[in-house]
Amino acid sequence: MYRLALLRHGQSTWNHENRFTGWTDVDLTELGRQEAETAARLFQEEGFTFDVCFTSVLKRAVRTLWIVQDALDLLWLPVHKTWRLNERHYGALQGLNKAEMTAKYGEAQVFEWRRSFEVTPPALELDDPRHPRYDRRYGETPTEDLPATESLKLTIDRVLPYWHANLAPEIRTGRRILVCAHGNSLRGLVKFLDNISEQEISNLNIPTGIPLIYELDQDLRPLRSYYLGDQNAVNASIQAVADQAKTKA
Ligand SMILES: O=C(O)[C@@H](CO)OP(=O)(O)O
Repeated sequence: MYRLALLRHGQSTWNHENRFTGWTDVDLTELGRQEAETAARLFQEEGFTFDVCFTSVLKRAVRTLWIVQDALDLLWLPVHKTWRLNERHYGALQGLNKAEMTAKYGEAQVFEWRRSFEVTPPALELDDPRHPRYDRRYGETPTEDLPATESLKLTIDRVLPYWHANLAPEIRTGRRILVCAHGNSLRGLVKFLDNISEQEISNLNIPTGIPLIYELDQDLRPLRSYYLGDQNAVNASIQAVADQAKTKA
């Protein structure tokens, strides 16, 4: 049996401000840092340790990983960073407030942008300074691979090649891996691992800063998965993500 640990970054400044974030490189809030500390404590209490780590190239995930590594005295571990684990690119919605968008366009439209499988939000223009082709960290990536918007489907299309080429082979060596990533890149991975339908995945939300553990068989099929920590707190945190687009009553 293999164990795989997944961790969504702690609360970011734009989670706190309730803005669509995507590839915008915002940092953790103080609460986000505390969530990462708590995640590390849960790993420790449950006897988890790691041999290799993976993360995106966005600082909210990188810093969450640092905090966990530091707390576990594992700063020496190899870390692989890849844009393929980045958050889903939210196109021209990036920076906009989710509740304000609901007030303006209605719940159904915002739900479709956030949680439908195939719908892509309006794209960034190619000459928009926020387009990833202007960002040096993506300089090695062919421009045609860099998104200006993504649906969950398109996110999965760039996460899964990384799973097959990098994550799965590493797990098969028996090394214990920690993947620190984002709400939607992890939803994509969970959809694949648990074979969740395109309809059902729209009801699945991943909370910030809570370790999600997969036990996998020899063929990397899930035997079971569970969040560490208090399950009421986990459920409340999942509900809070689902409710982000609600307009204030
Ligand atoms: O804004 C985003 O990038 C993501 C994660 O915070 O949001 P959502 O949960 O709406 O997909």
